[in-house]
Amino acid sequence: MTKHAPTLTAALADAELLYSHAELESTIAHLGREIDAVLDGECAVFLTVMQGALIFAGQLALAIRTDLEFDYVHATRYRGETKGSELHWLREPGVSLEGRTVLLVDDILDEGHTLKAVRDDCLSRGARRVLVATLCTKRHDRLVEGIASDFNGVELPDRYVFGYGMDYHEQGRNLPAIYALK
Ligand SMILES: O=P(O)(O)OC[C@H]1O[C@H](OP(=O)(O)OP(=O)(O)O)[C@H](O)[C@@H]1O
Ligand code: HPA
Repeated sequence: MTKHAPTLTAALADAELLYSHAELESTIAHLGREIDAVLDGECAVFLTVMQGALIFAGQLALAIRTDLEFDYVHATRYRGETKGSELHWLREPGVSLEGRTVLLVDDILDEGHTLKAVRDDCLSRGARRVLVATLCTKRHDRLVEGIASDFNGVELPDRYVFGYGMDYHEQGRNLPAIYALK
């Protein structure tokens, strides 16, 4: 939790439940079937963007029947705040992406800076194609050009959200639902 951050209890008391655990589980199961159809038997590199994607990635991987090779990157631009800034790379991919299909997995497509940078990095490492899977996408007109999710679970209003991997000042990542600040 960042210094002087408001508490999770206070945030929850003034938050709206957007998607329940049950809704998200069934959404993720459906995403798994869509991804299987597109992979068509090809073993992709399942590249999780830590840390927010941790919970979604675990559930999504179990919903995909096609064999996968796991790897992860750690890139962050919010760093416990509710507004993003410059992207910091804390871990680059560990396996070779040359000629591979990469399934890039993240919790949220918000302004798109993070996924665009990670996707471009995968392509510069020789990935044959990069498919993007997100649990949620925020609706607003600030999305950077040239990035979109190929497999998205749910849509969000233009408000700060937390839970299901996403943090409120580094709190609340393990809440089993998605909440929005009012
Ligand atoms: O579309 P954008 O506006 O770039 O925002 C999306 C990114 O922001 C969050 O990461 P964050 O930087 O908060 O790091 P975290 O995953 O450790 O929470 C989230 O996990 C995405 O990776
Ligand atoms: O609304 C958000 N909540 C949590 N993490 C985020 N990263 C980008 N946008 C958000």
